[in-house]
Amino acid sequence: MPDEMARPLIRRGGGEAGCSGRLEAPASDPGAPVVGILGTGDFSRSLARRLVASGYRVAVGSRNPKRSAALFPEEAEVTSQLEAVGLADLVFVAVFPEHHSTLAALKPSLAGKTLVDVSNGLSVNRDGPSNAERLAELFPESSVVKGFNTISAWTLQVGPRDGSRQILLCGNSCSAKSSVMQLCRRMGFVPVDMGLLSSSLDIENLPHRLFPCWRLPALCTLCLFAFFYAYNFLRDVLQPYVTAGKSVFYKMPIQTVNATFPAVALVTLSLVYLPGVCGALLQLWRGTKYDRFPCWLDRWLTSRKQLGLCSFMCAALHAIYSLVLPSRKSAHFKLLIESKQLQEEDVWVDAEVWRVELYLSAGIVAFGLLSLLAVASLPSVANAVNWREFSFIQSTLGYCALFVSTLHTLLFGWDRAFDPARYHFYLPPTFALALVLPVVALLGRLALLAPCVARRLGLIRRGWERSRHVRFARPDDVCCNGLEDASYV
Ligand SMILES: NC(=O)C1=CN([C@@H]2O[C@H](COP(=O)(O)OP(=O)(O)OC[C@H]3O[C@@H](n4cnc5c(N)ncnc54)[C@H](OP(=O)(O)O)[C@@H]3O)[C@@H](O)[C@H]2O)C=CC1
Ligand SMILES: [Fe+3]
Repeated sequence: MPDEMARPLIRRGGGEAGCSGRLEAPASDPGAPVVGILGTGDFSRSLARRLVASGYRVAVGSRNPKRSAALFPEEAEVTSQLEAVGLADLVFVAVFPEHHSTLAALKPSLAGKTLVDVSNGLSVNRDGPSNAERLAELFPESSVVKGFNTISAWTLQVGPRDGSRQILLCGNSCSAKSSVMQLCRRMGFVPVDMGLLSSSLDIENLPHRLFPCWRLPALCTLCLFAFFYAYNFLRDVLQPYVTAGKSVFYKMPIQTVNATFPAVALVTLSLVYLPGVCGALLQLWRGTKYDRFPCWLDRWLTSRKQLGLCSFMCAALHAIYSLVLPSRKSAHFKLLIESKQLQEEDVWVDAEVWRVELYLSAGIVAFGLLSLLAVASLPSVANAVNWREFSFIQSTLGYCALFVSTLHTLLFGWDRAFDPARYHFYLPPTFALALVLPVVALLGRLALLAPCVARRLGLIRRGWERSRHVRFARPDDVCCNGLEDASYV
């Protein structure tokens, strides 16, 4: 350590921020290592605050220290770039990569030290070299570690959420990397070693990815919406126009949309539970859980949470659209016309009244359950429940939501699927189409609950393998003999 590092930079005492996440009064540890930061921008300010609160002494290097000093906590020393790098063994480069070359004069002072490159590029860089590799070329006598670029200045300031915010790191020097990892932990983050500096290109490209895990579920929801909207348009708007010259195009903005959202919500919800059934059937067929699922099933399984949230959004929009339906002008006109034409006994049909009461009630319950599932999928809620509770909410309550939603649709459709007059353009009613996948998912789940199947699946999920035990007993024997643990067979 250089002599200057013994100089106490901290003027106030306090505790560590690491675990609580909140910035508290800093530790007064004059022996604490000095961390250098080059640059005085947003990232540098947030980093300095967190480092000070985590008990480090901080030296910030600026081209114009006087101008920037007031923006930093008083415990941090804001000085010239040269002086700052002279004080610290570990220096963060919080300067945009375009300006890295302007730091070349610091080369001798940075020799043998660790440089942390926090920079991101303007766009995805597929060909390389990465900013960190360029920085390593510029400072060959320093050890460059890439990291911290995947978190925002704001996250640095407010601290890691749920105590588990990961920081991806890579670098060629093990000792440099381990000192940065230690610093990460002390700041309350979880460092993840991504290997050599050649991984820095991937790490730099990560912040440019726009909702990567939402692409497939969003596309799926959009395609379903387009399909069901076109289907409803054909049946409910185009058919009356073509066959009877009746113009009902006014239905397009609300009624057709509101006939589309419930179908999309139900099909998307069934897509949350179908891959689980497919996976279970595949495991039963293969007689093991150790063979990898095909890629398409893997991707499908990992998209379930997003599919569930898309389903929730469609259900919520269906609920809102349904509430505004009676307040439309066209609904008022229709009501007036019908009330003049019909007597009370014509309008009041007991079975019809019951159907509407029941399907509305089922719809409300289904929406309540879906809201619960959506809330339970938030990381802060999911982390607060244990595994059993989480699986109860997502599996048992999830299937309940699927069942009640299906019931809502069945009650809505009633016997209309069997009425030939409802087959406009020979197309079955939308609800009948929307019911196919949910019914398959529910029947599949029911089949898996059959005691014989459930027991065999239970064995497979506890590690039983047909290929290892088939010489001694077939799974049928295991299940029918009621053997609890096939490893004893
Ligand atoms: N902001 C964020 O949320 C995140 C930022 N990052 C990365 O952190 C780095 C800094 O970002 P940010 O703090 O937002 O940027 P700012 O523009 O706010 O700050 C950059 C700082 O670089 C310093 N600097 C040094 N040399 C030059 C030069 N030649 N020209 C211009 N500025 C220079 C300046 O400080 P001075 O004038 O005092 O020398 C300036 O304040 C970037 O590489 C960015 O990609 C990464 C993740 C998140
Ligand atoms: Fe509905």
